[in-house]
Amino acid sequence: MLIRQTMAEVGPIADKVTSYFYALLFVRHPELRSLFPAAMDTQRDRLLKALLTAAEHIDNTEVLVAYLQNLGRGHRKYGTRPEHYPAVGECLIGSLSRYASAVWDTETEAAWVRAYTTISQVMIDAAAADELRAPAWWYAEVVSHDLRTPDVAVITVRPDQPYPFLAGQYTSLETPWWPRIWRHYSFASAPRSDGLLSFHVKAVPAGWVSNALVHRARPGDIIRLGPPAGTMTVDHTTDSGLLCLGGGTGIAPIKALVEDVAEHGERRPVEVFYGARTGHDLYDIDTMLRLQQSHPWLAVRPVVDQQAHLQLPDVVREYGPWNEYDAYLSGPPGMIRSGVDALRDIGIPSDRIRHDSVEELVAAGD
Ligand SMILES: NC(=O)C1=CN([C@@H]2O[C@H](COP(=O)(O)OP(=O)(O)OC[C@H]3O[C@@H](n4cnc5c(N)ncnc54)[C@H](O)[C@@H]3O)[C@@H](O)[C@H]2O)C=CC1
Repeated sequence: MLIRQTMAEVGPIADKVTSYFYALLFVRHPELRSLFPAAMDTQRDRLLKALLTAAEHIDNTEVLVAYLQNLGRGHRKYGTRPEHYPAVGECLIGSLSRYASAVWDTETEAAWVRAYTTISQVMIDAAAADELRAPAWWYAEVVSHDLRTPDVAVITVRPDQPYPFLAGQYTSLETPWWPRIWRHYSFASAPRSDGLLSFHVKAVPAGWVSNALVHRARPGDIIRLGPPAGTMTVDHTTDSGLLCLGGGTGIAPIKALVEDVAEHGERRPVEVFYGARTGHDLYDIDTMLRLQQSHPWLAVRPVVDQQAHLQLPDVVREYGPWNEYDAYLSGPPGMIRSGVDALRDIGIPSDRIRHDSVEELVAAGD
């Protein structure tokens, strides 16, 4: 309650709270500056977003713990050490007490100290457990770079050590040109026997990482990868059909899911709706149609905005019925939001609709 009150007070002035927090942190602990990117603009709102997410789930222990464990494991690649947590906590509380002055008192401070201690302990423990079984990051060499449209590239890399993951998951990726700036990308294939990983990258305006990957990366370049994450994976304990919506480069994890179903030798119906702005933007349609030819249980339906005058989720309504299907959505945040609404409307229960967190996608920015 006290935590929620504080978050409600600082929500509208989040920018100030975060700037002051980082100023405190770097003045009091200059040795921590090198863990953060040179340009802090994209970093700024990440911390507060993470805190808001934690505060939002404070009553749902299971979701909160899973989220924090993932966050703790993900922090290993930044070089975060257990002793850094108290330093961060102190500056966080310093900043909150200044900007949430209307609600701040000794009781609120005690509640924050308790909450932050619990949060950081879950993260520290998860990182320590992960240290026993996985590297903090992987180096990966670009082995092919295929420019499919003027701004979309399919990039394949070879990790320096085995990289275990599940089809439908994503990773974080750092290029040599923008040190310590990490972006999320979904794996575009199910795990392969040669260990190679592929990503579909679209260069977006002002997207430093995406532009570097599309326009600068060449075979031989070395990137870094964080651990795999995400829960948009196939449930192999059922044989219900899969209804998949992939918008733009959002087709990447959908392709991985199709390969996963194929490898499990299952003959469950898989219906893929592949949305793009124009015919040219359907850069992976050949691959998807080839998959359709080899798998009788797979149907691929391209949806081009300009031709359909309807967006992806609206088209899905015209097919069906979908009540025997699990739904998977991947694409821009707007598509995921309206897609979830459309699918609920059609009668698919929320627990059968899977997608990556829209907050993560927005935070991914470019
Ligand atoms: N795991 C995931 O969810 C993944 C998400 N992405 C995200 O997908 C996006 C891909 O960008 P682009 O290729 O430029 O896609 P885009 O902006 O060209 O959109 C692709 C298609 O999605 C549909 N769409 C877009 N906005 C919509 C809205 N508000 N409501 C309904 N339908 C909508 C339309 O059919 C559109 O043609 C990026 O934001 C990227 O971060 C990419 C890969 C994986």
